[in-house]
Amino acid sequence: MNNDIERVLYSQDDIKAACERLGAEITRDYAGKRPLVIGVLKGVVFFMTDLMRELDFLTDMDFIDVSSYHGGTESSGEVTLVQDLSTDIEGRDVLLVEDILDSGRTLVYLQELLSARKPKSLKIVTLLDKPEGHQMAAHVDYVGFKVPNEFLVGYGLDYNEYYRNLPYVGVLKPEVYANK
Ligand SMILES: O=P(O)(O)OC[C@H]1O[C@H](OP(=O)(O)OP(=O)(O)O)[C@H](O)[C@@H]1O
Ligand code: HPA
Ligand SMILES: [Mg+2]
Repeated sequence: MNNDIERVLYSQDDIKAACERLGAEITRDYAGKRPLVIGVLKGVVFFMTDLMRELDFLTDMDFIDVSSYHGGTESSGEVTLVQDLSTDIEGRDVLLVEDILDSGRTLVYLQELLSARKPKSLKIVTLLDKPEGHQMAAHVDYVGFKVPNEFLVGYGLDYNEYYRNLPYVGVLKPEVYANK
């Protein structure tokens, strides 16, 4: 698996430090509140579990599963809702947690979907933001790292559903997905 990685962008230690920094900032901003934390499956699983443990307030969590890459390296352009929330978010302070903001389609879709359900507030945290990938303007409130315009895997991010379990974020060698 490691032979398919061109270079490591963020090590386990880098990611841990980012989770601690974001967790402290979010903890300050939500003082006195009990936000619902929503993770965007599947890519977010590792970041969600690490970030949640840095939040020093009472909170519940839920997940929503949406998909648009279908295993490939390019967005299909269409976001599909695979599995909805099980929590009513009306009147709640909601913190949406994403692994990566790339084209922006997923977050624009989720912002529209969730805002229509009338949460009291909706903020978004993403571990990774790829500015050169943006095609739609998605607003995010907290960012871990700004990343270069390359296809990344690891720490939840997949190619063809693989590589999610790498403990770091790395650049996938283009020959792995060339001519696919
Ligand atoms: O900004 P965008 O271009 O929309 O890309 C970001 C989204 O794409 C990936 O999800 P994917 O559709 O691959 O589903 P997965 O999380 O199950 O892998 C990633 O986890 C984000 O949710
Ligand atoms: O760079 C990426 N890697 C994996 N999944 C993704 N989904 C959007 N961008 C990416
Ligand atoms: Mg994916």
